[in-house]
Amino acid sequence: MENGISGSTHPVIDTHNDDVDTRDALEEIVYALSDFKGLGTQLTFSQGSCLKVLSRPNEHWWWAEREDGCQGYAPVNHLTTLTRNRQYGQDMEYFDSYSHLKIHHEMLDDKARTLAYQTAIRQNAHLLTDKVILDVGCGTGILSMMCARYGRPKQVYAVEASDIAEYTKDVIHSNKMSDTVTVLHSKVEEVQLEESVDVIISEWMGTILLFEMMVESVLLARDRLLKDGGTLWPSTASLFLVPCSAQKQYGSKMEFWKDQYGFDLSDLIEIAKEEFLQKPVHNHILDPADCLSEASRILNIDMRSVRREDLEQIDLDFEFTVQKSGTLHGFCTWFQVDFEGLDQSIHTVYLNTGPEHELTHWKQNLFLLDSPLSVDKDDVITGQFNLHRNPEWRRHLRVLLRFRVMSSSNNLKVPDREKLFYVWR
Ligand SMILES: N=C(N)NCC[C@H]1O[C@@H](n2cnc3c(N)ncnc32)[C@H](O)[C@@H]1O
Repeated sequence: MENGISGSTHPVIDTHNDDVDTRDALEEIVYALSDFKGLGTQLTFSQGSCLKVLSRPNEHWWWAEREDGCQGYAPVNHLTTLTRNRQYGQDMEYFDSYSHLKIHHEMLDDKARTLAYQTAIRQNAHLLTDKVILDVGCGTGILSMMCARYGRPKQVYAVEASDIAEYTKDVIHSNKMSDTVTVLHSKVEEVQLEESVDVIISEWMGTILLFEMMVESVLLARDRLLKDGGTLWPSTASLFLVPCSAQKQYGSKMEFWKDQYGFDLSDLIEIAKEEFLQKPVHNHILDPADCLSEASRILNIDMRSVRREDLEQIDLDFEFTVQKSGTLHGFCTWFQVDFEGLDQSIHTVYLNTGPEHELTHWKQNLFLLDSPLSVDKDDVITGQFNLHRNPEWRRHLRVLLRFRVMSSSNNLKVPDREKLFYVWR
């Protein structure tokens, strides 16, 4: 575990060949997606800073100039042409989606989710005495109220950027918790607290764990507001992957066109692939019997040490040994988050959204292949599951799935397949 992230990620920044130089006439203003500490001829800059691109020697490094005139090589995967205004506009659209009750009803109604947080809070309640707690994205305030009810914290800051916060203030008041819980209607990035906090609690997980990229806001809060040695709940987050059959889902979207009321509409299958298979099925309920192998934990994020820039591009390897012959229609993902105890004596609480656990509102995510293929017991499926943050739509991800199938006697059965998925842009 090098920097809080493990899976088989590749170094983000490779060495740069200085003598390659294709000067571009076009100078362009770009913005830094995250901090970067440059070495040698590399440029150091902070998140949000504005850089002028002077030339583009290669696809990984551009020669750029900071606003103070300093020049150097900047890593392209840290840059975006997305203007601050457009970032603001995307945020407003995002927070507006949380100002309605429907999504909060769904989250509260998810017993496995909400009780996992309650269990973590209750098991550690005696150690929350006099602590200062920050709830990032408190929504209706449920986690903040649990902290105040079961622990005896000095103060809970319940931060919520959407307009639901105005109603949450009433909820806190009606539950007689205003002396402990303070609702701050603000993005956590902009909140100023008179004190640093002992515990950050947040329910930030999205589809494929990372969609919405709210985790970035939690990490910013960690870096700015959490005391050294403070606690993050969840403490770690993992992503699981498994090759699977999905005959019903694939059939309903693809084979469907072969015979409709006695007519052959299979000419439409190609556009059906474009329309139905470019994005994962986000609400799939995976039958464990459809798994063709043991699932693999392909990503583990340690929330204490992971850096925001580590989450821009996460390249993960996988290898599966097929346990039963069948049709490989695609791959499924789900996640697990862990709540470590505030001291060694307290058991870790787990919330796992996988097919062997109580169903949650996240369900599982099914990445369907355009053309399913047969696999046999003991075949080996190896490949990469690359999660890349969309540089323009900052809460969205792209998943590049690559794999090949080798027979048990190490012969190449299926050469490299590659498919790009959008979550959701
Ligand atoms: N996938 C999830 N769990 N989403 C929950 C997101 C909740 O946190 C709120 N939220 C997300 N990001 C932020 C932020 N940076 N600052 C404050 N609240 C936030 C959002 O309005 C919603 O109520």
